[in-house]
Amino acid sequence: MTSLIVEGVRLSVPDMAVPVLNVDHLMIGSGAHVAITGGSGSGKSSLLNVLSGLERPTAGRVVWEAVDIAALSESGRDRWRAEHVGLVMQDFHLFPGLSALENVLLPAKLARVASEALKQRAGELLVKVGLSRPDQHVETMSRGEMQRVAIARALLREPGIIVADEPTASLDAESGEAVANLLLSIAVETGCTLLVASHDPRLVERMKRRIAMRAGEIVSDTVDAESSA
Ligand SMILES: Nc1ncnc2c1ncn2[C@@H]1O[C@H](COP(=O)(O)OP(=O)(O)OP(=O)(O)O)[C@@H](O)[C@H]1O
Repeated sequence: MTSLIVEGVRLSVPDMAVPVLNVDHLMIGSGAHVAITGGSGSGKSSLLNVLSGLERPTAGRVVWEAVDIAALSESGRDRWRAEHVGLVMQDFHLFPGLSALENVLLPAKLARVASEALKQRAGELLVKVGLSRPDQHVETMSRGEMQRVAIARALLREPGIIVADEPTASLDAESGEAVANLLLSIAVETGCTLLVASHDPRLVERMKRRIAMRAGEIVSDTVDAESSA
């Protein structure tokens, strides 16, 4: 699985005098379950975007195993992310007009890797996340069901890293708990590294390591006893 070392990362954006992200050093062991917490605007999404290669930091190194993704081009980061990261975003990023199964398979189709085996896996993943109607169009689904489709899609290519940005934010308590259970059980089962930005105490409390952010900086980093995070 995949471990991470971050060194000297800054992310600056136009019209802001100070970087929106300023992380001198961070190490995350492979298979860790890490919550990123902090108030609105504290830099949680910016950190996840940099760690998943969606954004390139203005300075610094983001080394997953031997690969410094901050040194890769945008297309290089896209290729690396497709291979290693399953992304679960708050607003799901599903395509209306397509079924659950088609949504799960879409990134693989676009990457021209949608083999028969992957199509079968997509169907199996939908069952695993608790969805029994693979042909249901996503726009007819509840928000909890949509989030499950997004999770199945993130898992399709068996990523070593799952990155989830506020995965329970727009869900009711019951759906939120179901999504938290699902993410954690999959992370345990596959041994992947799980990084979750969240305000949701029910989810945060269940992660072995909790990193708190303020004004783009890490202000606390706590690990449960007997954890290797
Ligand atoms: N591309 C950008 N241009 C200008 N400002 C940005 C940009 N990206 C991030 N910021 C600013 O950086 C700060 C951190 O934003 P970020 O989205 O990382 O916070 P967050 O902790 O995820 O917030 P929330 O919980 O509200 O989603 C905010 O003040 C935001 O406005």
